[in-house]
Amino acid sequence: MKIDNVSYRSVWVDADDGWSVHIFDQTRLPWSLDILRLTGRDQVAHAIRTMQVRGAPLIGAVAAYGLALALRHDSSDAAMERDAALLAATRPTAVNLAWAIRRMLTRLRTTPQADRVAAAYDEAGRICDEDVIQNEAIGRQGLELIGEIAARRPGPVNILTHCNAGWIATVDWGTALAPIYMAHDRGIDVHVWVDETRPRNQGASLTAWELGSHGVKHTVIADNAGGHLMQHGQVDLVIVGTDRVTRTGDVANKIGTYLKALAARDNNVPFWVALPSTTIDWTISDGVSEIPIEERDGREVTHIQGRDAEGRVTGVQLVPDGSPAANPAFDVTPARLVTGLITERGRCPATADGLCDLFPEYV
Ligand SMILES: CSC[C@H]1O[C@H](OP(=O)(O)O)[C@H](O)[C@@H]1O
Repeated sequence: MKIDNVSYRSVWVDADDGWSVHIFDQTRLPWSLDILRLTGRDQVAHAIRTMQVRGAPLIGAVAAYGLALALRHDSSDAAMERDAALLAATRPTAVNLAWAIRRMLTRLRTTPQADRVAAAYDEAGRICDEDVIQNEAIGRQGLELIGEIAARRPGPVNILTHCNAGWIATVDWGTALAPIYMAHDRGIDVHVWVDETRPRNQGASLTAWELGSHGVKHTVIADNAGGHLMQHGQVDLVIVGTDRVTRTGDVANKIGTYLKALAARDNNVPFWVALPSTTIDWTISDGVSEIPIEERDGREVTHIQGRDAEGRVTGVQLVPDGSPAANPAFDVTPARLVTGLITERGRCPATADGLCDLFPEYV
């Protein structure tokens, strides 16, 4: 995606040294565009844990490069297994992380030790290239959906999205936002309701930044406003991303997604989920009982970061001293509340048969 007319991916290998890895520090957006140079396993693990880098497909890709960086230090079997396990454990919900590490190990376990570093960079690069191709395809599949709505009547297609599933959450294009970018670029009048997405505010700080940078009309709203807008006919479509989809179509996504799906169902608003097939967990069927939900530090709820009148980025406390906070970072939307899934191979119902029709080789 372009920033000030310069094309970027969200992760890349340094062109000069050929081995260090660059990411954007997403905890600094939208106030500053800081590029972090990652040079080792622990720095990558820290970046994922603290959400300097986040988004299901992107943390998988960055963890893959994290293993390549670790192998530069020690490419022995024992070190490789240890470092892979450490990286895979940095965040539990997004299946892309475990998938990427598993894919790396599948290649590296049969690679001679002397060739492992080169093979790891090659495999991590393939993971990145495939993510870009898949997300662009998701964009085209979702574009049809938006076009169908646009053809029905004049005026903007009003789309609500939750959290950030844009290009900064993936290697490029994004998932939920990819169709929106493509619709905008093709002249379709789209407007996006951007859920702020408490407590980390990925919507307010990242989705709004992305859409504004691309010139897409959008309005930031409190998370609690979506149902009201749907009741008053101001939402034509909900598109969200996801961190893990079960083989039966249950969807884990940022906390609050389930509540949006309930409101959408109650108001007959189509609720679509955009995902690459790398986000499907074919080993589980019941999302509510089987998907691990990350519990993050309560400080993310009790405190918030923003820019003050003098332009300084600072944090403030929102709750009384001593008030405990709970912070589940994801929830699961049962497939029955999902209108359909937008994947790189097409759209399908959120059902086992729907996924099987698109991805028969996985079942
Ligand atoms: C394209 S995946 C985006 C997905 O990841 C986000 O989680 P987090 O910000 O905690 O990494 C959120 O659930 C998004 O829908």
